[in-house]
Amino acid sequence: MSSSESYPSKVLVSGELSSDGLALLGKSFDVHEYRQALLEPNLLEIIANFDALVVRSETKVTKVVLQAGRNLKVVARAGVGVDNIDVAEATKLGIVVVNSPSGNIGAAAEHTIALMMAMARRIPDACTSLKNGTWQRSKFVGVEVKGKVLGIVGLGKVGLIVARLAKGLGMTVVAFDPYTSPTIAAAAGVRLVSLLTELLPIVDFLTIHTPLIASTRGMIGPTELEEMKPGSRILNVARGGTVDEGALLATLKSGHLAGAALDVFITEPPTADSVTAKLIAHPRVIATPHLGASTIEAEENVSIDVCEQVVDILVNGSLPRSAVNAPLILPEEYQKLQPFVRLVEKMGSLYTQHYDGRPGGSMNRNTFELTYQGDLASLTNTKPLFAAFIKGLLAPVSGSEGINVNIVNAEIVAHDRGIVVNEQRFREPNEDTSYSSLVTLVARPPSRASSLTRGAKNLLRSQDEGSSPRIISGTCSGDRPLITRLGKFEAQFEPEGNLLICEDNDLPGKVGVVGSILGQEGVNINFMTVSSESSDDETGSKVESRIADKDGSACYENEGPLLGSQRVLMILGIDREVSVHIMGEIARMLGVVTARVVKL
Ligand SMILES: NC(=O)c1ccc[n+]([C@@H]2O[C@H](COP(=O)([O-])OP(=O)(O)OC[C@H]3O[C@@H](n4cnc5c(N)ncnc54)[C@H](O)[C@@H]3O)[C@@H](O)[C@H]2O)c1
Ligand SMILES: O=C(O)[C@H](O)COP(=O)(O)O
Repeated sequence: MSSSESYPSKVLVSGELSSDGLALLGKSFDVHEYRQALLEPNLLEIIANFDALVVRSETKVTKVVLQAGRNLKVVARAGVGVDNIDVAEATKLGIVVVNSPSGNIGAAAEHTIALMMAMARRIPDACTSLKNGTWQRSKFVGVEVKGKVLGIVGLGKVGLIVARLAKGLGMTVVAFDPYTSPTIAAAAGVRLVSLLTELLPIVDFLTIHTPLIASTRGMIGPTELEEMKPGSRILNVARGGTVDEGALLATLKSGHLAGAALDVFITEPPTADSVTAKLIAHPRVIATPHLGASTIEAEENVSIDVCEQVVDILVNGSLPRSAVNAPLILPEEYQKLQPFVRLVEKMGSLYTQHYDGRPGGSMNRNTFELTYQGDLASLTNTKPLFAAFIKGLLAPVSGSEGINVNIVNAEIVAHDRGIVVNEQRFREPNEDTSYSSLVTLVARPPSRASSLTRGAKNLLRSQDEGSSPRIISGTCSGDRPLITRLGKFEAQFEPEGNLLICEDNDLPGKVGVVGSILGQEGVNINFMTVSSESSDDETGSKVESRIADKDGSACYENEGPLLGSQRVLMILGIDREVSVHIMGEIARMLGVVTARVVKL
């Protein structure tokens, strides 16, 4: 995910972001800041220029905006709720969505308590009355919260802080949250109920702290409001839409509820004459314009939190700590995985170029088996390896499609292209090698897929009609990826740069001849290895004459093997691509069976 371009990545900030985060961004990026949140048409005009988009809740990051963001790698939400972002579309496009899951939760909880107290003691009305020059004490008699029951719907991060603060005020706290742990609730002194309908008739104050998702939209509707205790009060500092605004207005008008305190609304800001506007105007409603997270401290927290993650992704190429649509991987684990991520990506790319040979080969119909052996098998999350494999596999053939494959969308990309990858782990090191970790890739054409049951070794040994398995093994020496097996050959080479891979009959003098052919075009040889056939090899593959594409993935095959000689794999690291003419000459050499150039 790291940016290899020499010019700075461009970051678009839509909405007010605290200066601390902006300063962080400014050190590495070209930052374009719009303090007034941009609307969709404005976003559509400019989004293609940006690598990252940082938003608060007002900016709607819709499907079309994401699709227009051809260079977007990350959308950062400086806050908790991501209901303003089409996360599913971002995932499909491989765009990481990050948020700040706890930067403003204290502020939101304090705001909830502030609204509850203000509603209980009628502070906004009393304040307005006094400012208007009246001194009315009996008109603003309130109620106490001490000894009252607070009902919390959604006992997550904010809900739990609200619970603790309310306990401190002497309230009894009861909560409904089907997904929370009873242990966590008990530790906070909260009684959990298993049905919302159990909670509604027993609480004096009801407060909502769930995200806005399909199951919570309209969760507090006319029926639920009627089930609430007469004279009770409701608060919403979570999201507009969890409470049915029309039904709430009717319940307040009927006198069933004594009051409502609201920070969030279905439409923000509300349009004139809308139900939202009427609700806000109701005399027993107190309201704030989505200020739950608006404290200096919370704004600093969320700003730094998400801007650091943007830097992590675009500059350091590391995984963000709070991605909404990518797996959570501990930094130590991610560090251990890094060299293998590079290795597996190279293995995927080598596979496509070496075996499929040309764009549109049979690659996208194959089933693959990726086996992690030794130390590597103890890592808990191998998703980065899976993603790297898909990325490498598709890279040589995806130029025109421009697929951006990463940990966010690798599964979707693989699924859409019919690629099946079975991952296996064996903690015991490979008995035939001294490598502490080994990755083995085995692939078979579709008809053979069903026979893939046990590990790579079993597959290697199995023999059946015509199609021998395609195998690549690799390991890491320190941070350096190393290929240790290619097909039937035990190898030892770094999968890096331009490689000329020649399978040939082991005849004397070949290396010198190849060197002088390459020399005619000024191609330098950086290194050379010769590998022999593995002892557990499958032999007898059909050899036919073929000349493929003109590009770097060219494959040249010669007429059949010379009887009596042993096959070897000669790998030359060369400093540039090789012309068709030179490849033809090499392929025509006596004893050469196949010659390919791959670019890794
Ligand atoms: N007003 C503001 O400025 C402001 C500030 C911060 C957070 N928020 C909002 O507050 C909400 C809560 O934030 P959080 O950080 O506590 O989130 P969280 O994910 O930690 O907690 C949400 C809780 O809701 C529960 N939940 C989900 N579906 C439920 C359902 N159908 N019924 C009951 N419980 C359900 C979950 O199990 C979870 O425990 C979010 O919507 C967030 O956007 C608003
Ligand atoms: O979900 C959140 O974090 C809050 O609703 C805050 O939203 P804001 O960034 O627009 O203040």
